[in-house]
Amino acid sequence: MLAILGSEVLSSEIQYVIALLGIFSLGILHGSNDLFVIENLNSNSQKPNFYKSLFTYLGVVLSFVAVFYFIPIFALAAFVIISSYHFGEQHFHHKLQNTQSLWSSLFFLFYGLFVLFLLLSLNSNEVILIVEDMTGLLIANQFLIIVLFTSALGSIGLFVFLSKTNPKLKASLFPNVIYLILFTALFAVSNVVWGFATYFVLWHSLPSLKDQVNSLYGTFNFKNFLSYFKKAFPYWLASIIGMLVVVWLFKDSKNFLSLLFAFIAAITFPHVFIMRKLFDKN
Ligand SMILES: CC1=C(/C=C/C(C)=C/C=C/C(C)=C/C=O)C(C)(C)CCC1
Repeated sequence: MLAILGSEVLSSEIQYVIALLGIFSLGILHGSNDLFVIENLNSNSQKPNFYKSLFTYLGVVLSFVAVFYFIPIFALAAFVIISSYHFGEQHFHHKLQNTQSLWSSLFFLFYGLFVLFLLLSLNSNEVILIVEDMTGLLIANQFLIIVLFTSALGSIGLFVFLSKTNPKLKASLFPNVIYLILFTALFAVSNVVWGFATYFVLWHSLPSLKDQVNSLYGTFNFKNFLSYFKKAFPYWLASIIGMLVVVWLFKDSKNFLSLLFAFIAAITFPHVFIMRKLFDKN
């Protein structure tokens, strides 16, 4: 509600600054402890090896950058698909008994696609320009609408199907319908960065931070959050410096938003696989 109000009363410059602060602080922070999370997950089965994890992590990020450079459309499509899965998984994993089943995975994917394409299709003019700058491809408005409706149908169908065996999911119908109405209102009145930042920070990064602190330290409280923050800080700082270098390198040829999303895409790839491992363990 506050975000909808903010989008109406704040000037677009102020919205832009608040949105970017949110993305760069909590948004990036929630992925900054990926290496610690993976070390922690591996520690039962084998001796943790920090350098092996670091090189694997950097290898995945750099491979994505290479694919993005040579086949940007393929990289963007892969980013949108795994991000959608990841958004859906973060939102619904508490509600399902078997998060690893094919139907659960498909449900996460469809729900994530639905929320993302709600944002994209309600801000299609801005999105078409960003995607063109990122990949050179001019996407059609109809494409956004088709994905939106297909994912809506898929989400509804799978929600009904999975509700039969997952009472917690069934009980979450009402709040989720309210969320979707609020998202629709927010995305319709806001610009793409404000809408994305609200969803990404409040609905995705904060719950994810809570899950990670719970898994790493047992409970979520201020002291454990501080320990998480201290561990994540060097990686967070490295990401911000990396982002600034990327923006500076490409400042004359690409616009800032394309660079921002390309950067988020590169660091999202390892994060999604690490978080899936974390949810599988819990
Ligand atoms: C909003 C938006 C896009 C998608 C962004 C996505 C999909 C972000 C996902 C971030 C994740 C999953 C971060 C990690 O947790 C596009 C398609 C680039 C076009 C421009 C607007």
